[in-house]
Amino acid sequence: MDDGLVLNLAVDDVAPSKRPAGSQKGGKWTDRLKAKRTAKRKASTREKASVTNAASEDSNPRPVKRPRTEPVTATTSNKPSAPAKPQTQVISSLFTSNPKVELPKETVVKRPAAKPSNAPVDSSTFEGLGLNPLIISHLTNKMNIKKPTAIQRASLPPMLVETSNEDLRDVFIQSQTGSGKTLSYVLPIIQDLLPLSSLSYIDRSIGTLAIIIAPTRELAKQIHEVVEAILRMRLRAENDADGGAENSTRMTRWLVSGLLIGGSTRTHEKARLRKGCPILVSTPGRLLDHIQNTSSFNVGKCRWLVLDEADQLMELGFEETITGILRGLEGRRKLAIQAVKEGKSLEVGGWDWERRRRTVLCSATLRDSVQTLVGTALINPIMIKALEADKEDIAGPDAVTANPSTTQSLTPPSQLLQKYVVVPLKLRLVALVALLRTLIAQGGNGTKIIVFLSCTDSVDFHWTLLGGASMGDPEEGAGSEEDEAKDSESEDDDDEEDESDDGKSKQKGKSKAKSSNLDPDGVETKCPLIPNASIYRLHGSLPTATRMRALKGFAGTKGKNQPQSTSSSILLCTSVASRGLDLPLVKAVIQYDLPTEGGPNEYIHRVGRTARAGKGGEAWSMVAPSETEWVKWIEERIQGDDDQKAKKTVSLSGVGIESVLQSGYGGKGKEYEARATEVQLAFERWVLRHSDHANLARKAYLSHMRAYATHPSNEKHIFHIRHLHLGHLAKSFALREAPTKVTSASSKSKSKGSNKAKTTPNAKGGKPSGGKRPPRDAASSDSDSDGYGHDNYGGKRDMDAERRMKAVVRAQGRLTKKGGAMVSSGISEFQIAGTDALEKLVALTRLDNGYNV
Ligand SMILES: Nc1ncnc2c1ncn2[C@@H]1O[C@H](COP(=O)(O)OP(=O)(O)OP(=O)(O)O)[C@@H](O)[C@H]1O
Repeated sequence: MDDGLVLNLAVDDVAPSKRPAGSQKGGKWTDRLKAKRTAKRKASTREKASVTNAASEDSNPRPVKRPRTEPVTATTSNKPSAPAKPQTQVISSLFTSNPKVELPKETVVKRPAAKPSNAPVDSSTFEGLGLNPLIISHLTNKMNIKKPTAIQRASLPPMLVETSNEDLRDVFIQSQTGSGKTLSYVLPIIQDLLPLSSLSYIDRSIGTLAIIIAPTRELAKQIHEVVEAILRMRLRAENDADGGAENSTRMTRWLVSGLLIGGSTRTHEKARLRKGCPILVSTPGRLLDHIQNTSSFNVGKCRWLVLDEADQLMELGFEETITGILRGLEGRRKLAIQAVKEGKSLEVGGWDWERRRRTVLCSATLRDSVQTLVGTALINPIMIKALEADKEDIAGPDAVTANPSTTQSLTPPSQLLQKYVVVPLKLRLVALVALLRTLIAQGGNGTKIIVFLSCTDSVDFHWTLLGGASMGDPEEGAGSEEDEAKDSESEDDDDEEDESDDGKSKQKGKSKAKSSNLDPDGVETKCPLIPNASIYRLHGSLPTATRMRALKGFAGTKGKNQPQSTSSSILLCTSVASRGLDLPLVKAVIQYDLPTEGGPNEYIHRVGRTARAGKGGEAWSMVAPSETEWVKWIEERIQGDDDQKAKKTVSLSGVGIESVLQSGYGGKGKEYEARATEVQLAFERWVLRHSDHANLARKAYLSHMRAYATHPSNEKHIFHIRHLHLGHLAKSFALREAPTKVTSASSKSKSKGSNKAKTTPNAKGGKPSGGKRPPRDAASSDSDSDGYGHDNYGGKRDMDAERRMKAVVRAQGRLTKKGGAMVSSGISEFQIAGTDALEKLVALTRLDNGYNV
């Protein structure tokens, strides 16, 4: 990006001036002398800093902490009327004391393979695969889908063919992200159900004949929309005498698709199920509940069960739920058959009760956990893969175990451009802004970018920060530390009133929220630093309706009658958005935080939100200096089969941090440094401006640390808190305090208010009740707080995180016995001594990695 993209800030104030410092002309002689002295002082500070910088550029993975040499900044100023003093700001601080980052040898980004691997296959047609001509016509004319993709070409023939029970095989579909897996199971289901239209009694009261389960609400809704799009066909029976005249039977009239994802009341859902939903798309918890508790849920005739993102369903601890669903379906079927036999059923005759249910598992990645599912859920399974359009028989559940390579062949789409940039911790925030600016400037109107962060708190913080911070805010507006203290005192007062007088305090809370610009239910914001783009947020702690609104806004489909938005959009999200989401034309995916859970699989799914169905896209990974080994590590794991591994066909291209900043902030030479510094200062000022902002930043920082600590043990050599410079990391959360100050600040507020733990994960073990509520935390009442709010994330994934956290807690326990002080380095740095606190830490980790993700 060149200077054409001008920062909305008075960079000249801080950019290096052409005139030598201190050579002020004109004005009073006292002013000139003052300027001269200031320049001299600044020069000596820079000198010291550069010496320290050189000293820190050693091989130590943990950067040496620089003695504080900065001039006094406005944080300590207690003169609100003093003008902003950019000269006294720590302009160089972002670019000093960073660990030496080796620039990638190759600056030329490797072009990916010219031939997209997940695009429709030219040499194939739907006609040759046995698909109903009416469906083909609908796909071609109404959905612009003309040729099958490789996975569709491979899966449709075996799934469309009518067979006897003995020959009926369950199916295990694996292919790359964005390769069209949804249609590979939706089309066979619809084609299978269509002939039922000829039954005289058929209507939607037949009950549920096909169930599709997805791990997240967003994905379930998306699949439901695909099913609906196909059912919009005005299919008429082929053998109608008048060849499709108006009075002929419309074959899809009774075929209705239903969606169960929480967000509406149970009574409402029951009513819908009573009416009948021949095709049902659901998240697992919700489905199991209705199978167990809704007597009018007519599911005894279910013929299809699809588990989309099967490996994630197992990873998220839905294993028991899925087993419950399978048992429940079997039980319901037996009861229905029994009732028919005994003549107790009102069911009409003629139903083929002999035909068994067919189960389909589907994912871009397969993990060992799926073996359990293969063993319990699939009968005589066939594995269908796309890459070579080959089919591979699975002799039985053990076959997957016996051949681990079948579970490992994961590759991103060949046309995806994969890049990484090593970013010193201090520069993370400004580097993110720079990258977003560049990508949006390159992509033009309508550019869509997804940014993955480690946890919900971090998403909330960055979303609020980007929407709130603005350039040119006077420093004094940020508030001094004294103001801050006053602020938190008055906040404490508010909280006391909260408990005594609900109505009044709510009012107060509201006006405070207004003054601090926090919007708990907002999804869209704008950032003056990233012009022409709306920024959305998405994570599992937001109410369902809010989540859906965010996705709609990001995708640019705001309302039926509203025109498609042309402005660019950015989605800040957790891993909740990594699976299955098919958002149109995402230009780039940025992994601001590398995945803490799921390793290479999660990487593949995240980057797979772009470069879909043959389209281009780029994936950026922001890597800390201590994490550079990750690049080789991930490359080795995403090579696909052995042949590809040998050739090393997949690689990530390194881009230098300077070039990212230069292209994002423009300017000549190193001018970008001054501009980036101004941007950083604007963020820091925003954090200082209000205690709510500071709380949000601290909370995000601590939650991020907790999330970071949950990297599994086999990744600890790359991702270990001990390797991080916590002060530098704090800066990336726009915090000026060192982490000790962060924690002691939060512990101070804790001991003071005793019950103020909700906004800031506490230090000394107070109970997390009372206090001000952040814009949505783990405990916030989701609109789905009917027991399903956390339908999508919980269970086993929690347990993994919990297991790892417990190990950490044990270590901390030993430390506590030794005196309970917080240590200055090592894994315990994110912890605070005290048994209560440790227990809470585990609980909070569960929230972060479970339903709070
Ligand atoms: N034959 C086709 N021709 C053109 N586009 C297609 C075809 N089949 C599917 N698509 C489009 O490709 C996109 C990706 O499809 P889909 O979401 O089913 O991919 P997927 O394999 O399930 O991806 P993921 O693994 O990420 O869930 C969708 O926008 C879909 O409409």
